[in-house]
Amino acid sequence: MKYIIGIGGVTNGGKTTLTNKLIKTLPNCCVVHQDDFFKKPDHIQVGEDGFKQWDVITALDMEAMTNTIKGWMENPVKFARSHGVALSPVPAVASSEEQVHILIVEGFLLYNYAPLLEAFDKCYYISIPYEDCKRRRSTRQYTVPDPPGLFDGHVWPMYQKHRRQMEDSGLNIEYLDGVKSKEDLYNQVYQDIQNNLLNRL
Ligand SMILES: Nc1ncnc2c1ncn2[C@@H]1O[C@H](COP(=O)(O)OP(=O)(O)O)[C@@H](O)[C@H]1O
Ligand SMILES: NC(=O)c1ccc[n+]([C@@H]2O[C@H](COP(=O)(O)O)[C@@H](O)[C@H]2O)c1
Repeated sequence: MKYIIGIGGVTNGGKTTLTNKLIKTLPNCCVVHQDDFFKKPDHIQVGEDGFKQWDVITALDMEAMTNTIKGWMENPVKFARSHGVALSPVPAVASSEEQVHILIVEGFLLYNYAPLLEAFDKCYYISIPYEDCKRRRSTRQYTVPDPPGLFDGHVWPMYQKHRRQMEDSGLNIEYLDGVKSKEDLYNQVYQDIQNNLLNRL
């Protein structure tokens, strides 16, 4: 069985932190990070506001990301091996359908790209309030540092716009409170995944 989990949410909401905890405990679990598909800085458009438009879907090579996910869907064993993910031994009696393979797709604009929406078996979305987000973001180092005013001028307004768009899409999303402790968030999601997997077997 193949199972694809989306961990979307606001910048600095804790997506990577949660993902890194889950991949340590979920069996046969690979990960795709949307951040790995940002285009090079000279391919990022500059808006009328003067800011490089990092927080829009065209800043990402979504086709390449989709192809990476398709690669996992076609052959999760090969994908895991080529990404250095250890697989559980397959019992001699098991068929390939009995073996569970999990893919976590993590990123801030996961649910705003129509071709990917139906890939997800389960969609999580982490939110935190404006003040927490601004504070966490202020200490974060990206490959290209935030220029002054980017958060209020571009990052937060784009987050609000994309979130509304996602809510209007009718996708079935489980919202997570990113202000909860890292441990509580992990326990909540791990338990939910276990229950969902058991229901499918
Ligand atoms: N539940 C949490 N409570 C408090 N701080 C958190 C929590 N989860 C993550 N953080 C912190 O917030 C920052 C951003 O976390 P990260 O997982 O990189 O977010 P994202 O991948 O959503 O951008 C990091 O400094 C991280 O330690
Ligand atoms: N990884 C990069 O190359 C890069 C460069 C500039 C900005 N960013 C920022 O990354 C954010 C998304 O990533 P997080 O959800 O991990 O914060 C966006 O808000 C974007 O402004 C990333």
